[in-house]
Amino acid sequence: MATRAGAGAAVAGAAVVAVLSAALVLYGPPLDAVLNRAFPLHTARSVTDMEAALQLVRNVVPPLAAWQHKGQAGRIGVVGGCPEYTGAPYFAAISALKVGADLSHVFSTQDAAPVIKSYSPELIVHPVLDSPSAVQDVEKWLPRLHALVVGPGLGRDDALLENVKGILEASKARGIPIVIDADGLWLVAQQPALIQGYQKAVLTPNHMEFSRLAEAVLGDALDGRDRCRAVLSLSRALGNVTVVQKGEQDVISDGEQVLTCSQEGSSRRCGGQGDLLSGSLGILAHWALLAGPEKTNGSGPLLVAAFGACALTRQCARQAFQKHGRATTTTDMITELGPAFSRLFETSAGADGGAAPTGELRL
Ligand SMILES: NC(=O)C1=CN([C@@H]2O[C@H](COP(=O)(O)OP(=O)(O)OC[C@H]3O[C@@H](n4cnc5c(N)ncnc54)[C@H](OP(=O)(O)O)[C@@H]3O)[C@@H](O)[C@H]2O)[C@@H](O)CC1
Ligand SMILES: Nc1ncnc2c1ncn2[C@@H]1O[C@H](COP(=O)(O)OP(=O)(O)OP(=O)(O)O)[C@@H](O)[C@H]1O
Ligand SMILES: [Mg+2]
Repeated sequence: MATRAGAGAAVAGAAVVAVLSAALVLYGPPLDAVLNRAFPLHTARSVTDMEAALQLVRNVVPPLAAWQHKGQAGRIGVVGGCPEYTGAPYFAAISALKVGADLSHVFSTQDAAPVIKSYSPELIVHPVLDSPSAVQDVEKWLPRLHALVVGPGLGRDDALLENVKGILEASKARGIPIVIDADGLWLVAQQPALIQGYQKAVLTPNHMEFSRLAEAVLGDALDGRDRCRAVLSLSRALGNVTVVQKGEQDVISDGEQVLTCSQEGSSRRCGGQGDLLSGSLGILAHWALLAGPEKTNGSGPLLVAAFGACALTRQCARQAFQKHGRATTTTDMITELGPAFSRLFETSAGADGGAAPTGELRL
């Protein structure tokens, strides 16, 4: 597989990936067989594989065209923001805008709303999340939203989480793509049935959040296990919900394929980088689903969107760190979203200096 993909063109490599993946689904071999027999796990994949994955992301990015009206490039909603955490929903919502969404809404608690508004005039902020009519208040916006990002800065207040449960149910009923992060993952770990089998959901756990989810769903935190196996297992157990395990490398699976992203990032671990990722993924998920599987060469659109968000976040981290070093914060990374996006997805990779993106593509 590595040899064939490495020898072929980028798109041909992706096609091989898709075909093998389809075969695996058809015959439904056990997880170990998928990872060991077909794809030796510790074989580094070629840059061609990484480039193939980036090319699939490029394929789903809509062109900027004069005929488009406001809203067509995407309207995203972020559900989060409570008195303790106002930065996280801001980071997620502004990232969605800067990746290319036309409108970005935040549904937060009443107290948090004016604070979030004060960070940016570009966000539309609804102070509804702790209202008794929260579900209806958000539901009336759902027909106008293309994707939801649930969890950044949500907190763990029971009444708030109950409202979010209602919002998740209403969004699922409408078939809206949902990225679940941070405290949204806390809620899913309490009630995995909320998201079980909903294949338009993407979960973006960090190390701790992944352990909690695995414990809740599989009865085993899977700590110290091979990460590709662990992420594939969790995705399958959730009924092919896409899972992105963030870390030194990001591991992504939709239960059929496993991608790893090791795009160079930075060693700064300041808070908020995951929020940037989940907001970016909100808009990329919409674009990928809109583009459809023919544009992603048979790979799952959400798998491709997640790979794009991971590569983008890490590229932002790298560029920001080059300028600010140890002082780098998530705000500096957000400033890099435009240039990083251009570099990865709008120009040929590696054309403007710096190393070509590196990473691995695995099934
Ligand atoms: N500016 C803002 O408003 C921001 C707000 N945010 C918001 O905060 C809320 C809570 O989110 P969260 O991520 O802090 O919660 P949670 O999952 O309990 O993790 C905390 C615990 O996990 C551990 N830990 C974490 N990573 C680990 C690793 N790689 N490897 C090992 N351990 C690891 C770590 O353990 P420790 O190091 O303390 O022992 C820590 O105790 C949520 O709403 C989020 O959106 C953030 O988005 C940031 C910006
Ligand atoms: N050890 C690491 N080396 C390089 N990049 C990393 C490392 N750990 C995480 N990242 C990157 O940082 C980004 C955020 O991941 P992280 O695990 O910090 O999320 P998080 O804890 O949810 O962040 P947040 O503070 O927003 O809640 C991801 O793009 C991930 O690839
Ligand atoms: Mg987080």
